[in-house]
Amino acid sequence: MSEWAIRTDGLTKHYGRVRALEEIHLRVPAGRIYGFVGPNGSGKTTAIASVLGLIRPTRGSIEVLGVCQGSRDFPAALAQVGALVQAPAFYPYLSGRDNLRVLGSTRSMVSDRDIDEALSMVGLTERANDRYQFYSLGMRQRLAIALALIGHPRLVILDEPTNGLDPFGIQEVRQLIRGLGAQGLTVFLSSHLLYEVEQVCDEVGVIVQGRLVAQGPVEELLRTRGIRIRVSPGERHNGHPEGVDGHNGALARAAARLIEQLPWRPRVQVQGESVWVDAPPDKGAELTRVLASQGLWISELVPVRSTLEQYFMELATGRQAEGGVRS
Ligand SMILES: Nc1ncnc2c1ncn2[C@@H]1O[C@H](COP(=O)(O)OP(=O)(O)OP(=O)(O)O)[C@@H](O)[C@H]1O
Repeated sequence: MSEWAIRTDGLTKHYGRVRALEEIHLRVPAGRIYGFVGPNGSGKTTAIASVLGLIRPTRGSIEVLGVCQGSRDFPAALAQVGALVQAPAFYPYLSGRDNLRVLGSTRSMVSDRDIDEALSMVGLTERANDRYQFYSLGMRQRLAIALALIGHPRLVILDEPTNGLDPFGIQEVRQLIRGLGAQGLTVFLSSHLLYEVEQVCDEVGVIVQGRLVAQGPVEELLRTRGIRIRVSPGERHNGHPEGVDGHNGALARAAARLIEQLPWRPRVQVQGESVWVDAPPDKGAELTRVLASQGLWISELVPVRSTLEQYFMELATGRQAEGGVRS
């Protein structure tokens, strides 16, 4: 079995003068949940359509489940891919099960067992005989995902699966996707919601204006991003004028001035009563020593990480997003 469920090299798609995709090297590891994230119009749907063979790329190569697009075996590989790219046109008066029978059969030979298994995977077994029109938004979307799951695909591609759902529906669908990942399926999920990708996915690819600007395990991209410290007055600072008014804010500013002057010139920011320092966690001991030598005691020292949103903004704007780090 191939290491990559999807692999593209130099995937490029131009629509006339519109450069929808530019030299995309996707690496979607088998058995992982991969979030493909980018703003509207960044090229996500074009990339998905290219992978599924729905549009012809300008250049570049595509491999799905280890098989090259264009090779004789590619249709067989695609048969092991379930996709939800557009909302299926379900019939309101039919039950969920009958809808799967009707719409599923347009793609392949579908047995009742396949349908029951797909319904069970999305948690709709109990409601399978109810009419579609009585389903909640979340149930409707789960049924759409069930359609993509018929026949046990090895790879499931979902284009913006939580779009248009209310918060309950969003939760249902996110849980479902995590459950699919836990069963060992590869899920490729596109989203413009960074928070969603951070919550649901193991891997992420960030696309901005047709270019893949970052790719890798979510945990690696969200590695620790600095240290946040709080200081309290040491003995020498007790009774200091700064210790009366605006107490901790003033101490934080004093600490920031000291840290800024360290030989490695770290970036420092005062955030209320805390100081954020752009430094790896192993600098904690040095910071403690320097501040203590000047009568400032560290009362709290926490490594902080950025959210995917901050990371994305840094990439998108080409500069460090100042502040707003969270623990
Ligand atoms: N058939 C087409 N003809 C011309 N331009 C197109 C066509 N399809 C897409 N585009 C353009 O290609 C770029 C990428 O579009 P695409 O739909 O792939 O982005 P997306 O990230 O999926 O956006 P969204 O989240 O809004 O669907 C956009 O500038 C879009 O206008």
